[in-house]
Amino acid sequence: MAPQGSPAPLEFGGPLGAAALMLLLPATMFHLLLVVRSGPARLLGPPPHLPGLDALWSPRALLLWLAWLGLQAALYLLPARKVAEGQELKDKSRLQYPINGFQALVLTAVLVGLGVSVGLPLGALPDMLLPLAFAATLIAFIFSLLLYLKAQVAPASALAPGGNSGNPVYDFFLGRELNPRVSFLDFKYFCELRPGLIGWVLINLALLTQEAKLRGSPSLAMWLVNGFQLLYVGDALWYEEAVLTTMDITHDGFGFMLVFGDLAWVPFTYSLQAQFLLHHPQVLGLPMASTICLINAIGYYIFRGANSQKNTFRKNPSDPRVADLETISTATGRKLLVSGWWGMVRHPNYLGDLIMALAWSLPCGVSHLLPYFYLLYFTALLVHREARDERQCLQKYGLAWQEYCRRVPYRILPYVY
Ligand SMILES: NC(=O)C1=CN([C@@H]2O[C@H](COP(=O)(O)OP(=O)(O)OC[C@H]3O[C@@H](n4cnc5c(N)ncnc54)[C@H](OP(=O)(O)O)[C@@H]3O)[C@@H](O)[C@H]2O)C=CC1
Ligand SMILES: CC(C)=CCC[C@@H](C)[C@H]1CC=C2C3=C(CC[C@@]21C)[C@@]1(C)CC[C@H](O)C(C)(C)[C@@H]1CC3
Repeated sequence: MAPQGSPAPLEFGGPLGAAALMLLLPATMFHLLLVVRSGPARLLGPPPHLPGLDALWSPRALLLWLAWLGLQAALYLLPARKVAEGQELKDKSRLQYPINGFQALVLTAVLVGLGVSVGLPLGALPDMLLPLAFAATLIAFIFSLLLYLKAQVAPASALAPGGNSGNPVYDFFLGRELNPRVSFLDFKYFCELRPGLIGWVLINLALLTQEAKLRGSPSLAMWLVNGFQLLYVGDALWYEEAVLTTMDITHDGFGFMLVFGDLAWVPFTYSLQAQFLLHHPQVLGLPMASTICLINAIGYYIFRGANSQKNTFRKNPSDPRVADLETISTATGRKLLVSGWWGMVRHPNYLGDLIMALAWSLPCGVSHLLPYFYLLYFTALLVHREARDERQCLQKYGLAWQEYCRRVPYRILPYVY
């Protein structure tokens, strides 16, 4: 069943673009995993060798990944400190979501700590990254197919605005159903924040442990990368409720793009800097380390300040922390902020996120482009995401959005873009 009304415009280059991305994204991830451990570690060079199926396929890795998903699902289903309501849906209902992501992170840390104390070989994880990534990719394809089939029997009101073009390749990629769930387990919300994000910091920790084993102690660069990215993941889980207003949850269906992104791309490519440091140790002096910490702190300050300001305003515009900010009224009854962070550029949170991305790469030195892959990819992702969001806001707010763009002309970087 397709949603009623005019069909949504095709994104990501339509069915051809979707098919290309479905091949390109896993290929890029495996390329990165292979080159990062090679001597030259060239981002644009060929991988040292093409792995055979025996290097990729491992039943142990598949079982490990399924056990990880099972553990995170069990932690998700534990009693939560709060149950939050999502945005209003087409049928005027609101879904409920447990707020216990930070609790899941802490419990995972306790379980991993206990495991290590009884001999769990955490340092073996770096050698298993290739088969683990292969297992995650396989799971992503199968899971996306099940979600696609599930959407065939979903009511029209449960379908996403995009992802229902009638072209199976495009719809499989974008995702047909907006909030697929079984009982209280909301698959998209669960995958966006739990197995991939927590898996990312666990992989980082394993790389740090392995570096300590190889070289006597972890390097300062490895500590910085681990610390910065743990802060980022801890922040995402601490402010978990805020994800309910992102376009991934409110607009995009749950298809291969997000399933693969959440379960494979995030843990295996976002940990690239720590992987690089294990294979290519870097010496980092204290003055440089302090400068990098300052850059990360500035990025985090902007990212958190902008996100919290918007979330506070959306929850309660008369909250004293935002009540004095200047706003524009829109025909929908909602207002837009035109002062504070959101009066500087139209996406101050992206700016903060990009500054942090730079700080995560700098500990890896400047001899290689590879550790800057995240910064390059993330810039492209956010520029594209910003354009998608602008389109949606223009549709939602019309003239008021045009007025906002006139008053706040720059998108991400003041006076540049
Ligand atoms: N690490 C990663 O891989 C990724 C990180 N991110 C991060 O996720 C976070 C969320 O990003 P994202 O969901 O893209 O978008 P935003 O959090 O920027 O949300 C955009 C929405 O905010 C509202 N809005 C826009 N301008 C204003 C304004 N002036 N006043 C009030 N409300 C406004 C609009 O929704 P409405 O009016 O309906 O409320 C708009 O659709 C960001 O910090 C981003 O950096 C995102 C993608 C990937
Ligand atoms: C290239 C590719 C595979 C595309 C899929 C994109 C996804 C990897 C990202 C889309 C939006 C994301 C968000 C986060 C992680 C990456 C994905 C899933 C996020 C959970 C990271 C932590 C942040 O604090 C956040 C919660 C704001 C953020 C939400 C969006």
